[in-house]
Amino acid sequence: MRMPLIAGNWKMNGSLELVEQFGRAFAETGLPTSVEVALIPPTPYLAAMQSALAGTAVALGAQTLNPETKGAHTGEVSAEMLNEFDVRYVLVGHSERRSMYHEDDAAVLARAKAALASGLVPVLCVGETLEQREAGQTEAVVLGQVEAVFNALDAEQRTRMVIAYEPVWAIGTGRTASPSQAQAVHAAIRARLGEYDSELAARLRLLYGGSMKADNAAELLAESDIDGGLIGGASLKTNDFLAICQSAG
Ligand SMILES: O=C[C@H](O)COP(=O)(O)O
Repeated sequence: MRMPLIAGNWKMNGSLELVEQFGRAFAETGLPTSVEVALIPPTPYLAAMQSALAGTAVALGAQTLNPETKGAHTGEVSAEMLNEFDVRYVLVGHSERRSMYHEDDAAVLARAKAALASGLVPVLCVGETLEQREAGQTEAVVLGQVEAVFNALDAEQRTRMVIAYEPVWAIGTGRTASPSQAQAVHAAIRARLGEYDSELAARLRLLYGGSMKADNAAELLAESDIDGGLIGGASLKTNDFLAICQSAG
């Protein structure tokens, strides 16, 4: 019922050469038809990535957007600009944006709404820090981040979201949540979604992110409430990323 989504977030990494490499790799390698794949390069590479992925089934994603439509916002990019490059997904609330660029829940909500208004699919990233986990606050923090956005959306808008659970302590650290740790949080998110609407809970895709790699993807993806991955470091190597895509099929 839920098609897995494997999304590769390059963060501030990559090059035009790497874009070309990925284009060639996806043109040569068939993807399982039961998996949806997206690549999320830095903004300057969107046009090149759009060309490189032409003719493949791989979707394009963006790492951030500004909630305004245009104007004096030096360095920012609008939803409509992303649409000009056939972007489908856009990350909102990534922990790096929350912690380094001070994007609070209100800023995340504004971005999600701007994305939805333009037909983009927001991938809402949520997750607890190590301190919060050790203090027993994981569920409260994660569900609070979900509610900060979902409470302000209408029923139709909620159906167009994707959620990515990314424990902050597992991002880029090589320390992955165990499948059961990740599953427990995913199940809690899905149960909360069920309070809005049971059909929504059954249909919404919940991705896991945080040191997901070729050698641990299959066991994470085998969990019943993990519907894909948001991959950072391992999305920068064609073989690793393709292996993760294959393991989701
Ligand atoms: O957006 C991706 C996540 O932050 C995970 O990054 P990572 O796979 O390098 O830990």
